[in-house]
Amino acid sequence: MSDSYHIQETDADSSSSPDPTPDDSSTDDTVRPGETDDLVPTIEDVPESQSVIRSEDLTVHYGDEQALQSVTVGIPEREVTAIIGPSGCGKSTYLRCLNRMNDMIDAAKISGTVRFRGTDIYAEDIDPVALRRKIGMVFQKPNPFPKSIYDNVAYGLKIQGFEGDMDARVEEALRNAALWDEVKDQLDSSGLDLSGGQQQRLCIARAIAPDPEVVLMDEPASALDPVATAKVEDLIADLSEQYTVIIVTHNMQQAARISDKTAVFLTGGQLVEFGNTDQIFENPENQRVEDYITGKFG
Ligand SMILES: Nc1ncnc2c1ncn2[C@@H]1O[C@H](COP(=O)(O)OP(=O)(O)OP(=O)(O)O)[C@@H](O)[C@H]1O
Repeated sequence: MSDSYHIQETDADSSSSPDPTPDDSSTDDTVRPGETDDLVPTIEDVPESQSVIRSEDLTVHYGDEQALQSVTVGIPEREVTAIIGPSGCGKSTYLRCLNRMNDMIDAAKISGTVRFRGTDIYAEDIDPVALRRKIGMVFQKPNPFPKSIYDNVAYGLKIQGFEGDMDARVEEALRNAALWDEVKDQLDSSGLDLSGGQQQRLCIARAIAPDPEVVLMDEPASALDPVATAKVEDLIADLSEQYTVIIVTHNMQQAARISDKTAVFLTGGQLVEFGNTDQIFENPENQRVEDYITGKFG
């Protein structure tokens, strides 16, 4: 599956990157404040030592269509990073690159690098299944296996050949997913019999049971009601004490509430701004980001 990828360490696709020279960005003499910066991404540089994942010049095409444009950014450890931007700007594509979920999509062609703790995750000797235990994923729609609650959580550990105290690990994962109290007396019941919000927390328990370092979440609350959404949001805040959480969300209020850092992608798959969430929502550097956040488009 992964053979379909062509990974390069060079910046062969840089011809499609925006020209970083502000002077060249306009022929208009009347430049208003902020305008000169609009084509130059404002990306906070997280030092190598504090970033758990780093993408460099990450570019993705699906056939002829470019979905990501030379994305270079470091994701800080044990914080919540929100990825926001209008529909189709490449948020999910970016997330899926971080644990090689795009391996499943034949049309996806990737160039650039993604490093997890300094290791190129697209290197030939990397086992994507083992990688996904370190960089787990939770999807938009809760997708428990048609198995018992216990077996859902134990699944990854069993595949891993875990030989320790399985009951303790299952309990710990369910506690960390804020689900233990609700299900401790029904561990043998089907995961499919839980409510939507409980199913999503079960999926989070399943993702964290193998003790990953990073949890990727693709709109994990968008299919949930407001009460279940609030529980998942509280859970995300708790998770970031132990894990690095990267979450794609359409909901800007949610991004503002739960994240420490925000990455704003705009049309064409360009990462336009990355930095502290407060700064981005209160005082973005980039005019296009301000327009997006204030609802002028998107
Ligand atoms: N499997 C695929 N095959 C072909 N094109 C794809 C595929 N997945 C995504 N794309 C295209 O790549 C671009 C980026 O899609 P992506 O899903 O990453 O954006 P997004 O920002 O997550 O969108 P949304 O907010 O609507 O979920 C879109 O134009 C989309 O149509």
